[in-house]
Amino acid sequence: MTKRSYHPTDGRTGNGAASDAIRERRAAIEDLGAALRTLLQVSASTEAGADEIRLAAAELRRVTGPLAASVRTRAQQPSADDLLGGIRMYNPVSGTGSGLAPPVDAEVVDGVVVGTCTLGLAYEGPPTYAHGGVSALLLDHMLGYATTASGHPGMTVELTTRYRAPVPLQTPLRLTGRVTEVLTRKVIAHGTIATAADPDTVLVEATGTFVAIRPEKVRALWGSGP
Ligand SMILES: CCCCCCCC(=O)SCCNC(=O)CCNC(=O)[C@H](O)C(C)(C)COP(=O)(O)OP(=O)(O)OC[C@H]1O[C@@H](n2cnc3c(N)ncnc32)[C@H](O)[C@@H]1OP(=O)(O)O
Repeated sequence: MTKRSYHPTDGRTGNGAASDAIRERRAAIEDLGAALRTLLQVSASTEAGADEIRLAAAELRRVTGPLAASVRTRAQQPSADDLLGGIRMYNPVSGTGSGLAPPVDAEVVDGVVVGTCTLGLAYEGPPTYAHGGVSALLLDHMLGYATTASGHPGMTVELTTRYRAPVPLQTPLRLTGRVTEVLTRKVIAHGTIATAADPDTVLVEATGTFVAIRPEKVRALWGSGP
């Protein structure tokens, strides 16, 4: 019997393209992520009665069973991921396979990372607006993306967030992230959140310090490498 492997390196062909099997599995993971995302948002906004809610909870526990029968440990990377290729299916900000992720869709435009997303009611902090921690999460991601895209990847050691105005839910948002300063091992980046309709009015901004990880630290944190 042929052993089907979905490991990122096993699943790649010679030219670096993903195999059919891994593409199929990623598509299935995306499908599940989209269903979970809808479920999370509906669960945070439903006004259904107790009976319907209990029925849904029972159904969800039932469908979780087969998935839970085969799970990775913390020490294993998802087999559908391709770290070097930048594919992280379950990233809680951008992962299309993550029900937690809005997900943010981002790209580099003229040296600036520009992202879009819409936050549903599951992200509510003050009524009708986003939780402040969610804004910090989005900005940490945008700044991290910007540092990586600039060729200076590192980990966040400091993130200062300034909340100028509340971030509306169910409203298309525009996010930015850019590197402002590259020191020896440290990189400073700045990012913003605005609505897509009014991109010049900054609602939240953040400045972050990122530090390149020393090889010995990489070994201490991840063994041979993340
Ligand atoms: C594509 C999407 C990417 C998304 C990325 C998202 C980014 C993240 O969320 S990363 C997760 C959150 N961050 C973390 O968990 C990091 C926790 N911190 C650590 O593990 C360590 O501090 C680590 C590994 C980064 C650096 O450790 P180490 O190599 O020992 O650093 P160390 O030598 O003490 O310091 C290096 C420099 O950083 C500076 N520094 C360290 N901490 C801070 C800090 N909090 N503020 C400012 N500067 C700091 C030091 O002063 C030093 O600067 P200098 O060289 O000028 O003296």
